[in-house]
Amino acid sequence: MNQTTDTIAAIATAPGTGGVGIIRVSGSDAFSIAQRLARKSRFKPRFAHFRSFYNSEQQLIDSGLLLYFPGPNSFTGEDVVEVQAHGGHVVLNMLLSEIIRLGARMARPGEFSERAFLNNKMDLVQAEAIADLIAGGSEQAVLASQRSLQGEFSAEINKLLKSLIETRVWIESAIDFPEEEIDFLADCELRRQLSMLNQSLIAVLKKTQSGVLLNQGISIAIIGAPNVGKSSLLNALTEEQTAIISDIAGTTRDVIKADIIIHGIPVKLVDTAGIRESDDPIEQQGIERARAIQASCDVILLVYDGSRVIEQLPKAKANELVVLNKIDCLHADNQTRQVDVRLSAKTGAGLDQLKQHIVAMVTGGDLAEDTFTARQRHIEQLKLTQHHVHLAEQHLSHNIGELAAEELRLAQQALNAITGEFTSDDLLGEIFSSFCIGK
Ligand SMILES: Nc1nc2c(c(=O)[nH]1)N(C=O)[C@@H](CNc1ccc(C(=O)N[C@@H](CCC(=O)O)C(=O)O)cc1)CN2
Ligand SMILES: Nc1nc2c(ncn2[C@@H]2O[C@H](COP(=O)(O)OP(=O)(O)OP(=O)(O)O)[C@@H](O)[C@H]2O)c(=O)[nH]1
Ligand SMILES: [Mg+2]
Repeated sequence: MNQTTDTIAAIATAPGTGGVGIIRVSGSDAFSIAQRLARKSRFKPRFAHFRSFYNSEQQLIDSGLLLYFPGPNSFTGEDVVEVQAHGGHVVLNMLLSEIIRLGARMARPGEFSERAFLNNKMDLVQAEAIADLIAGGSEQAVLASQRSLQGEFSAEINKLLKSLIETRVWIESAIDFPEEEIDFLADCELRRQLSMLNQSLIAVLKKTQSGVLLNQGISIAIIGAPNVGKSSLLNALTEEQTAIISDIAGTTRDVIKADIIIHGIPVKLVDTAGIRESDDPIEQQGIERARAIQASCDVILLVYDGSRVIEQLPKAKANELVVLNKIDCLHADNQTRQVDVRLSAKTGAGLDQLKQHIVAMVTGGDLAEDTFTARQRHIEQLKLTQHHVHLAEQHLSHNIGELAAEELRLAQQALNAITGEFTSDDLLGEIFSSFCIGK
């Protein structure tokens, strides 16, 4: 039996206890396993059969529903059987053991989706979107993953591929019939096509970047001196009393993390110990941690206490925002301070502006309504495509058609790797192994 025709089985529902749990079986023996497990010779396709399931010692394990999806019209494209039983993990594992005894083997994580991909039920982008849909950290992220799953992102890639292939055909024929059109390669039309391709690549890359943002979310660190109101800001943003706040400097020592959603972007918010010179070894450790967090987060909020005289404000780096807190009791000195955001963690004034600033910073504008989700892997392939198209343009401007054609071939290969037209087993292994069991 080779890897793609043996029969796999897994519990598809989340580990733990639930009302109902589902076991999925896929492969050429799925039907005969169902016959023996449910003691029935015929199953109406895609129909819920209420049956009793016994183990090898003729003990009743459970009664439940059995569904048979004959290939190729199934999720994986192979014969699929689903056993829907009571959702206790022992019950489900007893049923799974019986199914394994009857000839299936345990599925690897993502193996059902991998088979769906290998049987052309979906492309790689769509298979990845299933995992992203399940992991989706906000409603917007879920809706965006669903758009990728429905093929919207793939359609964008396929449009790029179509115009790339048209350009390749043009160049290849110019090379093959040089005597007919001497200046074919120097043709404006070809230049125009390549420059349009470049524009489309830039547009798709931009959408893909916001897709990755929605998918992966961002981390935001709250950094500043003691007592400036960092923990109060965390509490205001989470709308909960997440962290202890007090007017004693050095209240927060550990790193405190909270998950929030800003304009649909899943955010990991990190509150840190106030940074100052300290002799207290515990506080020192907290400050060290704060510095490490500052170095690793995507966005840094540098918080200042607006109710006091501030010696000097820093020059914010590209991923930093200078936040002036306590504007409800602003010191006269700070009236004209140049900062990115003014707010009061106490009254909530300015919090919306802070959120807008953060979103603008990470998206370079705002998230589009109709975003799809994407992955870093897709961005890398799109950039690689851009690189090869750029080299093709250069070769063309020196009238070296063969080299331009070769670069466009490589560009096409880079695009194809996104939807999985050409992929290595290593890449597939890497992608699918990060899926849940039973997916
Ligand atoms: N019980 C159960 N619920 C589930 C799943 C499942 O496998 N089992 N799914 C698992 O991910 C999702 C639904 N995805 C599915 C996708 C395709 C097919 C399927 O049978 N496709 C056939 C026929 C399509 C049709 O009749 O229109 C095909 O593509 O040929 C089934 C489930 C979510 N809910
Ligand atoms: N008036 C006013 N007081 C605030 C505001 N934000 C925080 N405070 C007060 O400032 C004091 C310090 O707040 P914290 O949130 O504990 O400050 P912190 O920066 O986390 O301090 P450490 O954990 O010690 O580094 C508390 O007494 C808060 O009530 C604000 O917007 N306005
Ligand atoms: Mg604090």
